Amino acid sequence: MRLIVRQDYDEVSAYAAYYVKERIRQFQPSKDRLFVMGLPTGSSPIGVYHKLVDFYKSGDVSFENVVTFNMDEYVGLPSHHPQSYHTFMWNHLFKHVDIKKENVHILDGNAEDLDEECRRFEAKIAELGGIELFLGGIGPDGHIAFNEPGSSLTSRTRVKTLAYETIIANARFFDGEVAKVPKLALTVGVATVMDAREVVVIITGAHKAIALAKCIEEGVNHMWTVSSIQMHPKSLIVCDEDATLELHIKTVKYFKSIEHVHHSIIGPHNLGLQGNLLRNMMDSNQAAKRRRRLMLQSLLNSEDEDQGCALSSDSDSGDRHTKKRKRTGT
Ligand SMILES: N[C@@H]1[C@@H](O)[C@H](O)[C@@H](COP(=O)(O)O)O[C@@H]1O
Repeated sequence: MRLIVRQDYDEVSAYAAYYVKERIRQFQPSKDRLFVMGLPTGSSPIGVYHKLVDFYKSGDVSFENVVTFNMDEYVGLPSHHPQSYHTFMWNHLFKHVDIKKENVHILDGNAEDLDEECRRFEAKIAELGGIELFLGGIGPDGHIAFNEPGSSLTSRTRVKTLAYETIIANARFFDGEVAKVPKLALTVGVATVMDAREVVVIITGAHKAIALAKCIEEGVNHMWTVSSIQMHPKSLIVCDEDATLELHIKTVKYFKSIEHVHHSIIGPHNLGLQGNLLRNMMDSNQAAKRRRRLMLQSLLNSEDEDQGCALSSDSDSGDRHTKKRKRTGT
C-alpha cells in the first residue's frame, strides 16, 4: 500500500484526478478493451470528478470506452431525487463527459427484487472481466461504500442497514433532518471493492483521522472495514495533512520518504504508475540523458574540431582525455 499526503482537499483532488486520468490513458481503452472503474459518491470525490471533467474538456482523457460501477445507492429514493447517487453522479461527472449511458451502472434502490438487483450487479462486473480501478472514499468510522463496522470483509453487493453514525453524517444532505435519511442502502461488498485490480481511496479532514490511523496502523478488522486495504496487492490512499493527525509521526515520515525516493528515481510527474509506463518513463529518462550527453559531446566536438581534435561520440569525459591523448600522441 502507498500513502500520499497532500496539503489539503484541492491538492488531494488534483493528485487523485491526475492519477486516474493517467491510468485510463495508460490502459488505452478501446471498444474491445473497456476500462472498468468503480466509483464513489460523497464530498470526497467531488474535486476529483471536477478535475476529470477539466481533463476531458482539455482533450486529455476520454470516457468513451470507460465503464463505471457505482459503489452504492439508497433504497427507496427515486433516482431523480436530488440526493440520490444517480443524480449526484450525473451532475458531477457523467453529463459533462463522453461516457455512454449504457456503460454507467448504478444500483437500482427501487428494484422490485433488491437481492436480485445486487446479484445482477455482481454478475455484470464479472462479465466485464472485473474492475480495473476502484476509487473510494471512507466514512468517519472507516466504512467503505456502505460497509459499516462489523460488515464481513468477504461481503459482496447486498442490502444494508445504515449505521446510526452514517445516517447522522448524511443528514447534512437532507436538510439536516435525520428522519429524511433513508435507512437502507444497496452497496457493493468489501470483497467487491478489494477484488478490483487496483484500489485508490481518498481521505480528507480531521474527522477521518482516527479512521485512517485505525485502517493503516492497526490490524485488519471488520470494525474499520477499509482496513482490508492492507491485504490488497495494489492500493493507494491519498489523504490531506488533517487526516494524518492521528498517525504516528514516523508513519507519515516513512510514506513521505517513499514518495521522495520514488520521485528522485523516476521524476515528480510520474505518480507511481506501474508496469510498462514506469519502464517507459525510465527508458525515456535514459533517452533524455543520452540526448543530453550527445548534445554536450557535439558541442565539445565542434570546439575540438576548431582545435583540430574530434572526439568519438560515445566517449565519456574520461575516455575523451584518453582518446584526445591518443590522437595527439601524448
Ligand atoms: N456511502 C458513502 C460512502 O461511499 C462515502 O465514502 C462516505 C463518506 O462521504 P464523504 O466523502 O462525504 O465524507 O459517505 C457515504 O457513507
